[in-house]
Amino acid sequence: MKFEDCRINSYLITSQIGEGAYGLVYHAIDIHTHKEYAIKAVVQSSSASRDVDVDGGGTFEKSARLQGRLARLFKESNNIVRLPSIDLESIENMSEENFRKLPHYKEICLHLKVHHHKNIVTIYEVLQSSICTFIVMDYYPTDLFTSIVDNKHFTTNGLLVKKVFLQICSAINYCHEHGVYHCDVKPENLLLDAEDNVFLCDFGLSTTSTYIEPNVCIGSSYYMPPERISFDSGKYPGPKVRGHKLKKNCPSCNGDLWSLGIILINLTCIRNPWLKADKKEDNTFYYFTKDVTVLKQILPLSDALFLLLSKILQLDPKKRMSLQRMMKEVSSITSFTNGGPLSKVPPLPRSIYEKFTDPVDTTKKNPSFKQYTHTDEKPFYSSSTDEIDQVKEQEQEDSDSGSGSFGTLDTDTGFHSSFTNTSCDSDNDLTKLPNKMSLFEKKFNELHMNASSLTN
Ligand SMILES: Nc1ncnc2c1ncn2[C@@H]1O[C@H](COP(=O)(O)OP(=O)(O)OP(=O)(O)O)[C@@H](O)[C@H]1O
Repeated sequence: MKFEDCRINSYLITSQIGEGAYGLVYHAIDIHTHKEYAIKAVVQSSSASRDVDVDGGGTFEKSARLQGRLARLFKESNNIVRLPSIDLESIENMSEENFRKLPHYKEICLHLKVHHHKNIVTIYEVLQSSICTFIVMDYYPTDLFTSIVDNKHFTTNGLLVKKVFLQICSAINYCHEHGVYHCDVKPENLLLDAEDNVFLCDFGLSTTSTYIEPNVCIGSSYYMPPERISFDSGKYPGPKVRGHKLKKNCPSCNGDLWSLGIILINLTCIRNPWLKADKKEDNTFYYFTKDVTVLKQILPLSDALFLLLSKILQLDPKKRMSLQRMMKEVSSITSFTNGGPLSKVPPLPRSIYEKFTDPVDTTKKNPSFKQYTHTDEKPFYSSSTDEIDQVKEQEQEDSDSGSGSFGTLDTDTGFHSSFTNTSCDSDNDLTKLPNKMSLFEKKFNELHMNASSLTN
């Protein structure tokens, strides 16, 4: 359905760019500034909580219903809908009690708590209509899924893999520091600008609960940690094994760490290791739980990346490598794959590592957190080529001075040792959300690229 010449305040809708379980995303242009925006229309669910499928129906049906309602709204107002803008601070300060009445505001509230980070999509305005809420955000032309699978953008450039992965980690780390756990980290929810900077979006499944409910499937199956699917309660005996104690073994933040491990595989191997981290339903995952070296048989991993992944993809959520450690290890790794262009990658100099992981855009003259006035211009980003050139220059300087690359840069800060030592040679209430399958699944099934054939 097209909304030609339809406007919401000064935003002219040009096309639909996304469709999900709870909303539709449109591309729009501000008729005054000509700046591009993405506008997500989130369905207003009036009762209970967002996880309860109040209206029933599948994603397609819901989207069609929302589109129909929007079409009526535009028709009734001669194509120009004028809507009030909701004060962002008041949304950010909403309580659980508020969310019970307005569940769809939770996504916006949690997103607002962290959108100051340079790698998280900025929200500019929230507009309220009688049928849905519109979130006005920065627009980005592509997503990480398209970039990895369709454009094969990362197959030859290890530094780009590092840059993108570290930016994602930095965004997730910032969320965790602010008590927000994304719970749906996947390539479709990571957008890219023209300079290969990443932007995290879609906080629809995020939570502030420190522990997730085990054995509750939410998110995309490829990226879902095993404890979401079938947590081995036998390993955690005790009288309250099905209750509080079991839950306490599943920190929400560690679920995101698992998803990051799968994304690292996507970036380096253009594959997914399994369809679902479920021993009963997925043979590859079953074999992985028996013998972690299966990863090396099904994916072209270097020894270093295998070792790193085996520390991230720990079945026991509490044993997973910390995000900080993961970032440092990826920064210092010198090989992603056992052959091809990613078999040799330079370690990052500290300055570049800091640039990638800084929450603030340090390429600006006066770095500060992003500002959110309506007229803001797009921030300036240095191109990835600049960064890559800097790494090459640094490597040249290091070899000229006869020093080992990264470790020699900052011996006095302690940063040095943590980097070089880790170089690896060798009350979440979203319980009833549908188990959303990633686009990856569709695509990989089409291309017969998934690794499950190993076990057939
Ligand atoms: N700011 C943006 N710029 C460009 N495209 C966007 C933006 N936000 C979302 N999209 C596109 O719209 C799609 C759906 O958006 P989003 O994931 O926020 O909606 P959703 O209803 O929660 O989807 P899902 O149910 O798949 O998680 C994204 O995968 C992306 O392709």
